Amino acid sequence: MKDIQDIDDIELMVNTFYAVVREDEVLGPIFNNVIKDNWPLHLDKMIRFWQTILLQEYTYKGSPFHPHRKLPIQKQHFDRWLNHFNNCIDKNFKGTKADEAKMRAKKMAQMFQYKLASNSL
Ligand code: HEM
Repeated sequence: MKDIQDIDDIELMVNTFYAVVREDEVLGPIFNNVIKDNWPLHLDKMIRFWQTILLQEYTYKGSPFHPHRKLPIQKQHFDRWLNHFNNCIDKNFKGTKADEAKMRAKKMAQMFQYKLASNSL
């Protein structure tokens, strides 16, 4: 199994993950409620987000936390999100970038939960 190396790998990672998340009985409705039929736009944004983090190709500009501040999400949702994310990585990739992706996702999930709890923007 290979590591995450280029934009094709990022696309595979993001598309695989959100295909699972969209079908998840708990997380799916939360995403679909906001995104509705704008999935292509969301996927494109998430591909650029991970391209920026993992490949240092700076195609994402934005505020990652902002759209989450009013979502009905708590620890159990983030745990579920991370579980799917880690599974998708482990099924497709192995290596330092794959490890970094899992570590960064975990850190972001912790940061989002902290911000949600402290009610800050
Ligand atoms: C239960 C967990 C989560 C849920 C339900 C969730 C849901 C969402 C939703 C509904 C959007 C808005 C999409 C739109 O406006 O089109 C969004 C955007 C986004 N999410 Fe999440 N998310 C979760 C966790 C995470 C985590 C852990 C990360 C980071 C690794 C993340 C990164 C992002 C980014 C970067 C955006 C785009 C922000 C922008 O507009 O620039 N999300 N998410």
